[in-house]
Amino acid sequence: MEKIVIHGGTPLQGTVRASGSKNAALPLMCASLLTSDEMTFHRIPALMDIRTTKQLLLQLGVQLDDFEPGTLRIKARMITDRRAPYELVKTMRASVMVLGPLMAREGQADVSLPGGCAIGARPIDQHLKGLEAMGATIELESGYVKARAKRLRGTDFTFDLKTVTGTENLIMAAALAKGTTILRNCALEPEVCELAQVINRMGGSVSGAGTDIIEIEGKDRLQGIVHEVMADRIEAGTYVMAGAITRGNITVSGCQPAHLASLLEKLVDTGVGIEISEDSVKVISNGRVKSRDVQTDPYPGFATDFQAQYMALMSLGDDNCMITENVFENRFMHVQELVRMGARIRVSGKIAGVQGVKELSGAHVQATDLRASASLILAGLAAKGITEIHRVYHLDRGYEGIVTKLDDLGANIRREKDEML
Ligand SMILES: CC(=O)N[C@H]1[C@@H](OP(=O)(O)OP(=O)(O)OC[C@H]2O[C@@H](n3ccc(=O)[nH]c3=O)[C@H](O)[C@@H]2O)O[C@H](CO)[C@@H](O)[C@@H]1O
Ligand SMILES: C=C(OP(=O)(O)O)C(=O)O
Repeated sequence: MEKIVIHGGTPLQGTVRASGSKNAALPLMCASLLTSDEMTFHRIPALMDIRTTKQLLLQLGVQLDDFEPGTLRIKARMITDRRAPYELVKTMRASVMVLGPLMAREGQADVSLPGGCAIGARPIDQHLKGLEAMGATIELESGYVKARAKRLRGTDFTFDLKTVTGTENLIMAAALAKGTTILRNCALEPEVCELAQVINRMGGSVSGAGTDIIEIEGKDRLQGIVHEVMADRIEAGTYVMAGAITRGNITVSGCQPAHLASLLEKLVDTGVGIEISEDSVKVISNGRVKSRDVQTDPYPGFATDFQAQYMALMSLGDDNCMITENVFENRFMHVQELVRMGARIRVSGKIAGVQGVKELSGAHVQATDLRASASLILAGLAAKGITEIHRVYHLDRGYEGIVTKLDDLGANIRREKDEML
């Protein structure tokens, strides 16, 4: 295992380019199962979750060609297996997104239930209810969802709550179903819109993505296309906050600032200087940030995937603030680690009260999940002294080349073998 060692206190300077989006690439890779033609994707980030999805697709009998870095060709000419095994789903719950396309194309899927994870229970009942409404029979057996249908049929389905991968799964299921499907109370995330665009370019018919109601007209066949994955808004926003917490002056390029609107508005409110251009965000920060409350919500609200990093920033705020986590039930695993670094945070239910301190100090901390890891990196970059972050494999799920990117911005950061674990 490896750890990340940071000598904190250097203001970041320079430009960092956003990678392709993990949360857009994963459903797109699964959507390749909807056609027997070849799909080519550019700007695929080099991440553990992408490798896991490749392994899953290979297991289903799909051909992959990934010799060119950042480019991935997927051809699901034949699907020879219809099972997403526990060993893969347990490491990445997004594997559940093969369920919709497998049901659409094959009428059969056995997918391991993802189970709980560090950020909460995360059930998939909405994915299953939607498939049932499309005519699938669903049985749970030995920890697996066994879904069957002759051919899925269009339906009118309302989600009980907004779910991103649930919306994506049902869009993919409906793309090859017989008739028209109307999905209500859909997630509005940009990654959902990108999936809809891709399916439309494949010859599908998806309208309304980016609103609450999405209508999908099922097709008999879809075709292969070439597509460049959108920028990772969560990665981009994490670097924006890295600039802010180190009181640096950096530009995050190759991103879509509109996708970061709620974060950027909040940062402006905390006194961070933000300049937006068409595809980049410049961050100029030279003083202590103002403490400002935030609550996480589905898009276009403040993303739960920014909550941990924002908490690191607020740990150094000039006053008290409250951070409310509305999306996941247990996404405060980073709190105890930030406290080890001198942060003053108290959690009560879904609210964390943060009393800003003047300085954080380096410590040994454990990464518990992807964005928690990012928050510890941010805290370490700003802290006085040395921070050692253990269990960094969480980070490899979602941040392409983070150590190199931060090193290029002037951070004193390195990755080392971890003798402690
Ligand atoms: C691969 C991917 O895109 N992951 C993102 C996706 O996760 P993911 O799609 O898993 O998250 P959801 O939007 O589904 O979860 C939102 C809330 O709905 C609940 N829920 C969800 C489905 C369901 O069937 N039943 C149910 O109760 C969840 O437990 C959670 O409390 O959106 C999250 C919320 O923006 C992000 O943090 C993740 O980074
Ligand atoms: C929670 C996340 O990912 P996943 O949904 O894949 O667990 C994330 O990207 O922060």
